[in-house]
Amino acid sequence: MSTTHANAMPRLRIGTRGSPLALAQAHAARDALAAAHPELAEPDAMEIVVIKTTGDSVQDRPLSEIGGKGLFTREIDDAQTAGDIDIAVHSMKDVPTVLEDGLVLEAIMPREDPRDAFISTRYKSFADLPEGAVIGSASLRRASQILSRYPHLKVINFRGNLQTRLRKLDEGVADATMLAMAGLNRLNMAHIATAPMAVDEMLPAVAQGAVGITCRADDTRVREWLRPLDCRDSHIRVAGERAFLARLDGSCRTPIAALAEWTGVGQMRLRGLIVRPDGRDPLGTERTGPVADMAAAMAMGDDAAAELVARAGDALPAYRGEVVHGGGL
Ligand SMILES: NCc1[nH]cc(CCC(=O)O)c1CC(=O)O
Repeated sequence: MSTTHANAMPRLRIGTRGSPLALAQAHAARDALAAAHPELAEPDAMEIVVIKTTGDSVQDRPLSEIGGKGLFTREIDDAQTAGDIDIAVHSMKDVPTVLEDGLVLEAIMPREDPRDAFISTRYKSFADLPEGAVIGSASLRRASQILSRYPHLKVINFRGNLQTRLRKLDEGVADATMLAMAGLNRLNMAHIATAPMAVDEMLPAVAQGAVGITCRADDTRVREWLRPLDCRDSHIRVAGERAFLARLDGSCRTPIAALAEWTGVGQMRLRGLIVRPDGRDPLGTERTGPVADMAAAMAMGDDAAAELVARAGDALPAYRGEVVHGGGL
């Protein structure tokens, strides 16, 4: 091997956050690329580049307070646009519905379990928790759904990585918490889940459990490499859910949940929900019908969201967590 070759640039630089979950997902993408393309299977053909995002830097405040879109993606998008990395591997749950200019979502890998898990060392389920029990969660979506169903519980902000959260449970800071099953499965930590929560009890975040890969729109070579990694069935589901979110203009401040599932060949069911941050007046809806492609799924998601916008009427800002002045309150 010549020296020039030893020092050569990797053929593909993969950008990712540095959390254990993000790294596991980036490694899965790298392995899938190596399996699909012999030229990427050579040693040093690919490099993983860890990028710290705002969401990683700010650990002490609820995400909903920091606000803004792309908390976990912006710095990675910028590195991609600047050409410092070629592709980025993201939890689709963290990816805003509108991508940065010049970037495309080329592949969605096969989706993991989209459900949330109930986690407690002392209780079996939410129904078991006594009056005043404390739930640790940094997610407005999870908190609002819990308060809506179990108004006798208390929710406190709970951030930090998996280990930190488990330690807080051990120390009695909270009686229970929730985490995505997908993250636990990918980290081989499913055993810490007390039980997966039924979707009727806790509708997941849009695209929860899905991992997406973005690249520059004009990077035809890389787009070609990514194509075989795309799972069409997962991509169509995620497209439907993201259309629901886009119409409701979801941000981190908005408790929005949606899940699209295949109920048969070419048959989709999409459930969507908005809740006020305090858990009041949940508005849910459901669509079922034939879905042949991404456009049909998006139309379904958009239509479901339009119904909720109409039903919420003047109260929509309250669902977004905005303080509504006037009205005698
Ligand atoms: N915002 C953090 C985040 N982003 C994606 C996941 C889980 C994995 C997934 O949904 O694919 C998590 C952690 C969690 O919610 O428990």
